[in-house]
Amino acid sequence: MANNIDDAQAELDSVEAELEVVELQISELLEKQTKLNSRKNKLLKILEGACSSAQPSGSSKAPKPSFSKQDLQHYEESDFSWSKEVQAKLCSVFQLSKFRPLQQAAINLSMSGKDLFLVMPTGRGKSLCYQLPALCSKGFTLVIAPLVSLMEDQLMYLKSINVSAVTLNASSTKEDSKQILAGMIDKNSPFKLLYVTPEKIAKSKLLMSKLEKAYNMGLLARIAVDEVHCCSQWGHDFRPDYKLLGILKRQFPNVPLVGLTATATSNVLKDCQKILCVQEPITLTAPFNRPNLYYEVRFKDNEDCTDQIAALIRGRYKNQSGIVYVFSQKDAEVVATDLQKRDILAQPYHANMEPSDKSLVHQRWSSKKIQVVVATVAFGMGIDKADVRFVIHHTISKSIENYYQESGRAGRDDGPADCIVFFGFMDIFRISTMVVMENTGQQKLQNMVAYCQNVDRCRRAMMAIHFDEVWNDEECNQMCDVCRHGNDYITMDITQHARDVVEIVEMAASMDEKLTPLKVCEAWMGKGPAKRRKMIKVTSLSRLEVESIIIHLLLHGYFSEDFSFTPYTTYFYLKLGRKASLLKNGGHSITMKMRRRVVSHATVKKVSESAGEKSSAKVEGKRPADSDNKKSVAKKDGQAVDTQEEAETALIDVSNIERHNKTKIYKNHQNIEKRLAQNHIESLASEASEYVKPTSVFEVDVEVNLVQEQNCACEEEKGLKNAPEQQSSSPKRRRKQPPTQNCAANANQVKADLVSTPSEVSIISAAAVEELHHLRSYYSKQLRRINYISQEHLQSSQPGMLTCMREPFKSLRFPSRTTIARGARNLWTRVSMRRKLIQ
Ligand SMILES: Nc1ncnc2c1ncn2[C@H]1C[C@H](O)[C@@H](COP(=O)(O)OP(=O)(O)OP(=O)(O)O)O1
Repeated sequence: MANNIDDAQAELDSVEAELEVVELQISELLEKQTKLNSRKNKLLKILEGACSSAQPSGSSKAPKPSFSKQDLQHYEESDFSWSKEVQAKLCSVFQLSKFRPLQQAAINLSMSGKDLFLVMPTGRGKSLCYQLPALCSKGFTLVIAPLVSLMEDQLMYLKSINVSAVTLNASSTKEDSKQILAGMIDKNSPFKLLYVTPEKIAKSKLLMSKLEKAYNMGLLARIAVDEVHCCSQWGHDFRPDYKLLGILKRQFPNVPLVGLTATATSNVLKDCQKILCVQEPITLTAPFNRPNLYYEVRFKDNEDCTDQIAALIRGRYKNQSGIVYVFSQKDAEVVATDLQKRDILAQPYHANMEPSDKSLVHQRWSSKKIQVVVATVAFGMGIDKADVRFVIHHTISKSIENYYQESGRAGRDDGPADCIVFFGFMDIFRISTMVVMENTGQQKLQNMVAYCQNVDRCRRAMMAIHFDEVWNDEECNQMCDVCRHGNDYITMDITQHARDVVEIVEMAASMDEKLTPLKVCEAWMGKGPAKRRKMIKVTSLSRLEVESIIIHLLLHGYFSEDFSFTPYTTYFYLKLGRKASLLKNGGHSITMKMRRRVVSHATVKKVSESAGEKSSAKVEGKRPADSDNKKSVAKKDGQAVDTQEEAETALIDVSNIERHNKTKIYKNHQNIEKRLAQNHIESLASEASEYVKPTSVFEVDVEVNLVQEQNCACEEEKGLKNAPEQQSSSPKRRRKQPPTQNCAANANQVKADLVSTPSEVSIISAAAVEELHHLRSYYSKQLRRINYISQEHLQSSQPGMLTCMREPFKSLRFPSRTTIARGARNLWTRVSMRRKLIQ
């Protein structure tokens, strides 16, 4: 009877293990499907692009291409009845000599009465596309804009060029409102542009009734909806009142509508089309690329970030205007003060300042009385200073759309300008908790983080993908750090590191403990409570490498976010992601692109000496997303480095990772050899005493480790032949891996050496490997719990499983009906059965 139960239990375990393998395979296939789908979409886009390189994309109803390349050419011409007047006013009123790309087509389309969505990078001149038609039409143009400050800026500008424009908003006086409402139905049109907020349209019945009258009199010439992406919840600045603007097209169907935005994906535009009740708008999309902007991402070291920014402002950007974007109002105050202390004319700008103070800062900056505005995102729409030479992000933006728009305030005069973002590990989680309530907040932030973490694609290409554009990296013209420092990348296998760090989070979870990303970093690097330290595999990677790997795992689903709310704050913890279980599969691997640099011999020597290396390192890489970080190098080297850009780079010692991998493999080999000497059930008891030593808690599966590590060793042997660690291998290890043989020959050698061990057949039976994996995972988890609970108890106990574990075992969760002795016996029976089966 007892045997039957044991057999049934053993079979159940086996079935469960097999099911787990199937699930892993399904996850892998799903992952592959996602990759293939994404590739397919890219290829389709390339093909579409080849068929029509023209920018316009017609109606959102895809099958009906309502606007062809020929149509675009037609509207680019200047032989319309209004063309002369348009050209004349362009010169005389706006004092511009020629149109920028797509401006003329947009104006002609609008003058022809077509509904239009105009997607044009920030600063490229969208406003002209409704202001100029307004001057050439009877009646007035209704402009809906999201911010009063933005309207006021526009009014100031229009006043300066003698264009009559007015605004109706909450702060308009009764007298002004009365005059404006009367003017709307005056045939002589005392103003050409009427700016209102969406709230005014939603709330003022009087305004709607006047619009109705004006429409009937033919005086409502067109409707311009500025920042049209605010209609859509998928846009980055959703404004609920924009949702109500559909009333305009429903009430005034014959009035052409132009929606303007700098950043809208096709999905956002489709949403806007629906919300605004526009039947078949023509969408003109100017290439998003701003060739004069140089994009760069630097790794942020909190301690000297402000120093670096100050150095740039006083050096590269001396006497030039710029913006430093920060995360919070407090940061704006602090960073501005810090810059002032370094003799930089900087002032803060944020939403919590008095309107008069804000205007003053804006004015002083526009007139070059101050050099830098240190601002939150409140300093945004309507900022139209042409000669901004740099936009530095002290903290990453919360989305690529935001970043594109904020950085796009640089170089509006088409002159060269820099957009630099400082990418900080902890900033990711600050922002993540800030956007936790937004539906798509996490996804958008992840895209931004991916943009920063990326080191193998042109930064413009990353943005282009985001905005549905097809982009050829070569067109970047080395105007981003990735393209400029190209060909310096190395693909690293970080699988074992991933396993180690995932195990930390898993172990914490098994003890009902949650870890913040910072705690995970610290734990992995051997900091934190002594109890925990003893139980984890401490990494020898640098802080930058650790952070990079954690970010990579988060972006790729091995970790995910776990928010916890208190009345005062939101905490971000790391938990295992949907792909974490894939790491249990021996065949699963994770690679990560890192930048490497072949540096001068002198630099190599410095770095390797300081790292305690006796051999000469071959390559030095740097943390992804890291560009010139002088201090990091200085820290690593323990000495100053010269100012050359190459030497400024914060280097990540790629060989360090390789070295770390190899050291681990070597250690595991020693463990395996130790295990092979044990061939009896008693060994389990002694093994249990080993488990109290934190380093050996994962060693239940003799066979699995052996197979994997032997294979790994082959790879190692092949790829890292000359590495110093190999020379220091123990004689035993050399015996197992004759240096002259290739991987297959090694496998045979392993077979010959270990012919009586189960490992050779484990190679053949993937299911067996998986089953043992499963066993290992279950028992090692339990053993870790034992280890944790019984720390103090064990110190005073004799080694030996039963003596030292009796007490702590009581609180453990074993499968039902399992006693301590049976648990141990089951484990060993299964391992022995496997051996027999194999032999
Ligand atoms: N054809 C042109 N030639 C030269 N300068 C132009 C032309 N058209 C517009 N500009 C200038 C005027 C402004 O100083 C600047 C930006 O114009 P503007 O209409 O404010 O941009 P925009 O509306 O696309 O930016 P934003 O998205 O920030 O609102 O470009």
